Formats: sequence, C-alpha cells, structure tokens
Amino acid sequence: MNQVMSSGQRVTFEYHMTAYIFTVNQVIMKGQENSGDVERGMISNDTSFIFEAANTSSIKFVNQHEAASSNVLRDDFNPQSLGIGGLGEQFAYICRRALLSRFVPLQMFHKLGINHVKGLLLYGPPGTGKTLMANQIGKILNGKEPKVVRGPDIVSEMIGKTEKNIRDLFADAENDQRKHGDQSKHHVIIFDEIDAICKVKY
Ligand SMILES: Nc1ncnc2c1ncn2[C@@H]1O[C@H](COP(=O)(O)OP(=O)(O)OP(=O)(O)O)[C@@H](O)[C@H]1O
Repeated sequence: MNQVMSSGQRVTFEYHMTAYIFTVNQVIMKGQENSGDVERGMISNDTSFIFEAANTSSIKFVNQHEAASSNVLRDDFNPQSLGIGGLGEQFAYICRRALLSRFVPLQMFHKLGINHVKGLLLYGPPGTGKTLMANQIGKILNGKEPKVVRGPDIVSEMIGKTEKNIRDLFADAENDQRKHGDQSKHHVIIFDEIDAICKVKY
C-alpha cells in the first residue's frame, strides 16, 4: 500500500520459494483512462491489477476479467450530465440488457452460459435521440474512443469496397481480441443511418 510504481519498472519478488519478476506495463489513473500515458501511480485500496504472462512463460493467469470488468463504466460517469431527456426507460433497458453481463465475474459467466450482447439496434421516428443515445453510451464506457460512421459514408460504388470498409472498421477490435482476449478493451462502433447499407432486398 502507498507504494509508487512507474511505467517500465521491474519488480522482483519471491513466492513459495520461487523468484518472479514482473514489469509494470502501463499505469492508468481511474477516471482518466483516455488522457494518455501516466508515468507513475500510487497503489491504494482501490487499485486493480491486471497481469499478463509473457508469450514464452508457462504461467497462466485466470479470472483476470474480474479485475477488468469492474472498469466497464467510467468512474466520472454521471447520468444527469448525459443530456438525454425523457428516455430514462429506454436507457435503463439498454443498460440492463447490454451492459449487465459485463459485470458478471468470468467464472460465473462461463458456468451460467451467458453471452454478451454485442449489438444494439435503436429504431424510431427521426430526431428522437437515437444517435444522441448511442454516442452517450459509447462515451460512458471505459474503453476505446467510439468510432462513429454514417452508413452512406462507407458505401462505395466500387465492387467489394463497401465490404472492405466495414471489415476495416472491425479490424482494431479483432486485433485487440486476438492479443488480449478477455482483457481486451471495449470497442464501440456506432453506425448512424444504417438503413443506407442494410437495405431491404425485393
Ligand atoms: N431525448 C432527447 N434529449 C435531448 N436531445 C434530444 C433528444 N432527442 C433528440 N435530441 C436532439 O435532437 C437532435 C436530433 O437527435 P438525433 O440525431 O439523436 O435523432 P435520431 O433519432 O438519431 O434521428 P434520425 O433518425 O433522423 O437519425 C440532436 O441535436 C439531439 O441532441
């Protein structure tokens, strides 16, 4: 407790007669996740640790998701400041349906056979706050900056280009998932005016 740790610092310790070394990869201050790299931080009661084994190591970490899942929502999240009027019921439904599973500890998550909701389709009359709500949900999640794309902007007349544009949008998230698995940060992609790319075929 109260120990200061810096990015890049190597720490040796002994556990059950075996010596271990870990390197501090990244220091993140709660509530300032998007403000770039922090050089050092002090360990407090609220500090969470996420360990990753080196590729060459035979050590396997389990339940790392539990540490990460407590960080689903940004700490500075304040529902009143979202500026969404009159959609409390819809907002609560989205949080229950799409976000709740992210707080379930990994062990229980697998035992219960839960699947995360990965997509949401907001529909309704024009100008009623669908885009606003999607943007605000993206902002309160503690992850990567949401990517916002307008359907018409990714449609191309060149054969195969639209499909490539869509694949490219998901590339970062897929790479992160391959690299970090359950510890991957949340990626949010918001398609505005999705009807431009998902037309009904007759
Ligand atoms: N419930 C709401 N609370 C606060 N502002 C709102 C609300 N609904 C709409 N607005 C405001 O009205 C404007 C249009 O809203 P928005 O773009 O979110 O609507 P939309 O449902 O996505 O419309 P469209 O279907 O035409 O894309 C925005 O400036 C938005 O901030």
